[in-house]
Amino acid sequence: MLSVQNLRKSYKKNVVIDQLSVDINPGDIVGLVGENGAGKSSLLRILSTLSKPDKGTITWNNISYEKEIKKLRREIGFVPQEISIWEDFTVEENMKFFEKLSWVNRSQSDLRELCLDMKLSKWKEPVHTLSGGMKRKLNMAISFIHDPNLLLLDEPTVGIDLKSKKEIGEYLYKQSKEHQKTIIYTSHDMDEITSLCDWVICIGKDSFYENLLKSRGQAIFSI
Ligand SMILES: Nc1ncnc2c1ncn2[C@@H]1O[C@H](COP(=O)(O)OP(=O)(O)OP(=O)(O)O)[C@@H](O)[C@H]1O
Repeated sequence: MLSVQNLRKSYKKNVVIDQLSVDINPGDIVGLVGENGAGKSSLLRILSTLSKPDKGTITWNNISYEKEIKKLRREIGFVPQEISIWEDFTVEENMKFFEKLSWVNRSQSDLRELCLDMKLSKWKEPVHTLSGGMKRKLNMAISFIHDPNLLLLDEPTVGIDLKSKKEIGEYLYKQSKEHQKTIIYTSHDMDEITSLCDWVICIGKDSFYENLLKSRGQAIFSI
């Protein structure tokens, strides 16, 4: 379980997250929504250990964020908004390159299978020839090479076509329901959020998303 207690994050006088306490169970897919600048990426960066809160405590299966960062990082797969892959390498070369940088040894067939699970079949193609959706899938596959249990994704489906969105959604659903992975992801696409998420954290002062999701019968938690 991911347990967050009394979390606060500010940038100088700009308090972005205040007194956030929430528990997230294994196997849950949780949406994180709010207007631009509400604090979604700030929260994901804290949960991925890339940034520190001003105060509050976080534990993942009783592993402390304060004391056991190395252990935690083996558990976490963070997919940033920006795509960071080698454009001139093939999909295979990218996967092998990032496998070498990871803590785990994965065989070529394991790496290929991970891509195929996401319906990314273009193994030998240079990345610069791939569609935006394929690049997003590769960006995700690279973040999941070490088979993390807590998957954090910052707008993984932004700017891609409906088919790729659906395939990414199906992959995430399978990870949560068949493998009990805990997934938190941000999106501005409320159709995607309502169809995929078990429940949604609405962040920020603006209640637009909160009202919209309530009207669709979505379980929400507002902060
Ligand atoms: N490193 C930083 N230094 C100062 N202010 C920051 C920093 N990072 C974020 N902020 C500010 O914190 C607030 C929340 O930003 P954040 O990126 O977390 O929001 P967001 O909900 O992810 O927005 P978006 O939907 O546009 O991605 C914004 O006002 C932003 O300007």
